[in-house]
Amino acid sequence: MIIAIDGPAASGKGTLAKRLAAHYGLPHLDTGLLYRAVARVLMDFDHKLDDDAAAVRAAQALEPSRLDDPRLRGREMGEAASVVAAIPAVRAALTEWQRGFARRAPGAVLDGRDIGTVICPDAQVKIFVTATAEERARRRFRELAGRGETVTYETVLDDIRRRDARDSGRSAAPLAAAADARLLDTTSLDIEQAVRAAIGFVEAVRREEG
Ligand SMILES: Nc1ncnc2c1ncn2[C@@H]1O[C@H](COP(=O)(O)OP(=O)(O)O)[C@@H](O)[C@H]1O
Ligand SMILES: Nc1ccn([C@@H]2O[C@H](COP(=O)(O)OP(=O)(O)O)[C@@H](O)[C@H]2O)c(=O)n1
Repeated sequence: MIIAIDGPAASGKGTLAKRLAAHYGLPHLDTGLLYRAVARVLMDFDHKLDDDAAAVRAAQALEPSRLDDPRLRGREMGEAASVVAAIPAVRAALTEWQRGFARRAPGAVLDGRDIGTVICPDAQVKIFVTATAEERARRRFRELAGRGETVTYETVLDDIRRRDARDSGRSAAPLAAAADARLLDTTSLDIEQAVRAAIGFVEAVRREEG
């Protein structure tokens, strides 16, 4: 079973993906880490983020061990990732790796922006997770502050709005719900309620498939 979870920044898709993976005994891939890691390589080697050729080389040569770099979680890396993620050849270089992960038995949970639309259009379960920008900013602010980053709520809200616009407006695999995705608005759900709703979606699909 392949479960595809997409949605904007801090909507809760990673949390849901991890919980569904644990519940169903499936491996999980946070695909945002791939784009964060490509941006990190550029920054480590003093390339500009809009150096398309360097970004494509970094994507083609990406070592899986780079995904464990704790620096990928920082605030500026989400922003940097969305810049390199808009380069079509970067996305193309990362596609096969993600599909290979999804094809492994007994299935997988992948979360990102284009899993249900581009990477795994045949996924049995597609969930598009949303929440208002203000609620997402509150969550991300709490998360970053908890990790000791000095940042204001207003800055995080600005980041989220800018990233939403860039991710939804780009021509290559823009952030969008697949036509057959189930929508899950988590604005007024806590984590446990959101997990229960997501498991409910998966179970509904399993019943439909008999
Ligand atoms: N339904 C929810 N209610 C409150 N906080 C949540 C909820 N879902 C996730 N969070 C918290 O919000 C932050 C962002 O969640 P995360 O799953 O990383 O989002 P995403 O992967 O969409 O960026 C995390 O600190 C997480 O614990
Ligand atoms: N499948 C994906 C995953 C991430 N991304 C890009 O990578 C950036 C960081 O993604 P992320 O999922 O790590 O970020 P958060 O949603 O956790 O803040 C996003 O803003 C997108 O631009 C993408 O284009 N496609």
